[in-house]
Amino acid sequence: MKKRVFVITGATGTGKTTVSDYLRDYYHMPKVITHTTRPPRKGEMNGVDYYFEDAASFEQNHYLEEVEYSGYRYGSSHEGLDAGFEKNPYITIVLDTKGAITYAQELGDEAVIVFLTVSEDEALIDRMTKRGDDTLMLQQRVDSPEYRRDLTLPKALQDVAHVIVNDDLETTKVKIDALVSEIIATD
Ligand SMILES: Nc1ncnc2c1ncn2[C@@H]1O[C@H](COP(=O)(O)OP(=O)(O)OP(=O)(O)O)[C@@H](O)[C@H]1O
Ligand SMILES: Nc1nc2c(ncn2[C@@H]2O[C@H](COP(=O)(O)O)[C@@H](O)[C@H]2O)c(=O)[nH]1
Repeated sequence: MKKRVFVITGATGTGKTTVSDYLRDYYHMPKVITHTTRPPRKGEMNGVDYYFEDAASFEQNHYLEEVEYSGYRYGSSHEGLDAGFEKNPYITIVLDTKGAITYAQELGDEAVIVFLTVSEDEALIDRMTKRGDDTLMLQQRVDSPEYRRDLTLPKALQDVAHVIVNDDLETTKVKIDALVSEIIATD
């Protein structure tokens, strides 16, 4: 079976983590835990949601790619990918669009890029508020160039990304099921 990493990308609040968790829980795809200098949100756990780092410890890892997003650093390590592939040929990871472009360039069709979007951008603020995001952090994020950038499918991903409008989670799961079946059929 061919190795595949399902890269879930899109703007904050579009449901990337929710979809990645679905792939993990329903299809048993290990989820690659990435590293960040952002402080944990309420309920987030080190080693589960992220490896939470400080400026010095962030430097200790070997990254396939790393980015700055809304004032914090994020990176996905080679070790994290290798650990996932040791468990299963299909794994999943959540990245911003800059990271997704790097994965598409570095891994070719081993990376299955899924770009999530919504019909109305305002729904994203509502979702982040309901998720319990800190008000100041939310405002900082919405004002960031990365947030605005990730609302639109980047040109570099136009020919490779599977675009899913995640307005309704059940409909999204059906589309994800169809995509996984399509990939399995080709491997
Ligand atoms: N289709 C949907 N309809 C309504 N709420 C949704 C839908 N999909 C996900 N959510 C909810 O929206 C919130 C944001 O989802 P999630 O955390 O998965 O987004 P994300 O893209 O990973 O965000 P971030 O990039 O900020 O980590 C969560 O509370 C999640 O339960
Ligand atoms: N390119 C990368 N993007 C990453 C990585 N880990 C997470 N992310 C993305 O960053 C933003 C912000 O995440 P949040 O948890 O603070 O809301 C979001 O788009 C994530 O998908 C990574 O290692 N590389």
